[in-house]
Formats: sequence, C-alpha cells, structure tokens
Amino acid sequence: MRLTHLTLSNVRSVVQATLTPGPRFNVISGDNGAGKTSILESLYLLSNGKSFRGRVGDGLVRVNAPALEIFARWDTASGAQRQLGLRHSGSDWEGRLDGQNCQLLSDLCTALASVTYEPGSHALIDGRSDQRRRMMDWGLFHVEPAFISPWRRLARAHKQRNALLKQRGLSMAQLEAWEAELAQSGEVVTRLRADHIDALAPLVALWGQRLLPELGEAILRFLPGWKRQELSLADALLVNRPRDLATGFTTAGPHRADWELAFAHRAQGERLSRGQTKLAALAVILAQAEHYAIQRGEWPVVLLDDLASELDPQHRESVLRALATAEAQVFISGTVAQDLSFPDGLDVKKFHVENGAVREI
Ligand SMILES: Nc1ncnc2c1ncn2[C@@H]1O[C@H](COP(=O)(O)OP(=O)(O)OP(=O)(O)O)[C@@H](O)[C@H]1O
Repeated sequence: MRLTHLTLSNVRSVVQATLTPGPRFNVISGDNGAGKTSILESLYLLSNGKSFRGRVGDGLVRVNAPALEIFARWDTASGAQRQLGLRHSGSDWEGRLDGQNCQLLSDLCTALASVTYEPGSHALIDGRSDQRRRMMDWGLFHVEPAFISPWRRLARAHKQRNALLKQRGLSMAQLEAWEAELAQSGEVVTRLRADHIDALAPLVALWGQRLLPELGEAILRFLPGWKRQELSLADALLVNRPRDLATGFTTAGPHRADWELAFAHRAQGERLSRGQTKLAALAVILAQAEHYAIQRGEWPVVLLDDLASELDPQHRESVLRALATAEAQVFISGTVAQDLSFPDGLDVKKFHVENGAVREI
C-alpha cells in the first residue's frame, strides 16, 4: 500500500494540510508542538477509527471547528487506486470508501492497513496484556478470515457468562449453555492465536537480530490465558466455576491471552532499558508488518512517531538500515534536532511542519 495523497483539515492545530507522499520514506520534521504527530494520527485514524492518543472526541478535532476531515488516496500492489474520506465531529462520523458511503467504521478502517510505533508503544513490552492482545488480534483480523466469527462469538459468550455470574439465583442451565459456547469459540480463537504467534516468532527473531543483536535471539511465546497444557477450556471453566461465582467474573480464559518476549542474553526478570524496550516493541511491530506483507502480498503503511528519541546514533542507524530492507512505505516524524541519516540511494521525501502548516523540503 502506498499513499499518494493525504489532506487533513481541523486535526488538532492543523487547519488544513496536504501532502503528496513519496513511495518509500517520508520524514516529517518540525519543532515540538508543530503538528507532526497530528499527521500520523490522521493516518492512524483512517485505519483504526480512533487515534493512538485516545478517541476522536478527546481533543483530536481542532478547538472551535465542527469536525475534522481526512482524505487519503493510495495504490495497492494489484494496481488498484483506492480512496477514503472521513469526517468526524467527535461523536458523529461520515465516511466514504472508493466513492461509496460506509455504514460501519470497522469496514472503513480495514481498507487501509497500517502499523504504528508511537511513544506509548513500549507498553507492548512492559505494559498490560490488553495492548498485546489487541496487537495479536489485529494481525489475525487482517490475515485470517476464519478468526472474526469465533472472536465475536467468544466476546459475546464471555460477556454473557460474566453477567450471569453476577446474578443472584442464576439459572445453571443458562450458565452451562454460555460456558459451552465460550469453550467452543474460545478453543478456536486460541488455536488461531497460537498459530499466529508461531508464525510471527521467526520474524520477531529476525527483526530482533537487526535492531538489538546484543541481546541475543528474541524468543516470542504465546500465553493462552489458562493452563491449556493441563485442561481444555471447558474443563478450566468448570474447575474455576466456584471461584468465578464468588468473584463475579471469569478469572481464566482466552480473554486473558497474552504473549511474552524473552531474549537469549537476558536473564528472566531482568528489565530492559527504555531504549531497548522501544527497540523490542519496534521489532515486534515490524515483524507483524512483514507477516502481513507475506500473507497479503503488500506491506501495510508503517507509521513511526518520534522514532529517534531515546535511541543512540548507532541504534538509530540500525533501525534505518533495517527499514531500508523492507518494501514498506514509511512515515517517520521527529524534531529537526533528531537528524536521521539514511543509507545512500534510498528514496526519502522530507516535509517540514510549522504551526500546523506542511511544506515539502
Ligand atoms: N484540539 C486542538 N485544537 C487546537 N490545537 C490543538 C488541539 N489539540 C492539540 N493542539 C495543539 O496542536 C499542536 C500539535 O501537536 P502535535 O502533537 O501534533 O505536535 P508534534 O509536532 O508532534 O509535537 P512533539 O514533537 O512535541 O511531539 C500542539 O501545539 C497542541 O497544543
């Protein structure tokens, strides 16, 4: 996927800006508060329906403006030209995909695939499991059509079981029926997640080797959310039922699935530095982008916000060298001070943002 045009209006401090991105690297520089992140957020919004800094209603629309508007056009690997427009007021939205009105934001958002590294992405390594689960499920949504239906059934069954667990005088027959549905859909979701992590593992090892060779082999491991080696999900739900009835929620199951990343040269429990955590998260994100490319025949757009901060010159260089090997279109934002030296011969287009206005340099 290669964006050929982007216009944004009323996104944070940006009144209106238009970019004609290059096919490979697009560097967006400017001082703090200039509006660089707002450009990447706009692209993120088109492929996720929200910003990585929160919901649209939480300050993405420019103060005193009725709504933000974003329009993007891109080329696909098969030679098609696609376009997407979104107007969002923070509560209501209207979207058009390839000239047709869109009823569901999720339909709109699956068209343009992107992966994003932003300053909060370190949480993939050192944060709560929900971010890692979301990342794992993003991959499956995009590459595994068989995932969506059991994932929806699982979410519903989980919600229903939790509601029943909180009820006084609950119907055991109902509880058993929802447990059966949860167990059935949960086993399918878990098998697909486990396969997905197995497929990602060698790519994570590869990107780990490129970005953090000093830590030794990066080892990715799936954690199913219950003792899957010992018990089927149906049995785990049954065994945990007394505890779940006491607590009023499902304590173990696929809703607690996770993954963990270890490094051969790091003892278990030894914390990574901030820079290493950032590079480890980047390795996982780029591995997922490459997995998408292998499965779908084209790379998602890669968005890297504030890439260079906290990285020493040597690691900055290894990131850029590694990115040069990927066929992706990449957007990198950073302050002017964070000079990025790209390997020779790379196609790099540069933009400068000042007070919300973008110009090509
Ligand atoms: N809803 C809004 N309306 C108007 N201006 C806003 C709104 N929300 C944020 N801003 C302003 O928009 C500017 C752009 O912020 P943005 O995060 O895009 O800058 P940046 O160039 O990425 O900065 P940094 O390098 O510090 O990360 C900031 O000055 C901020 O105060």
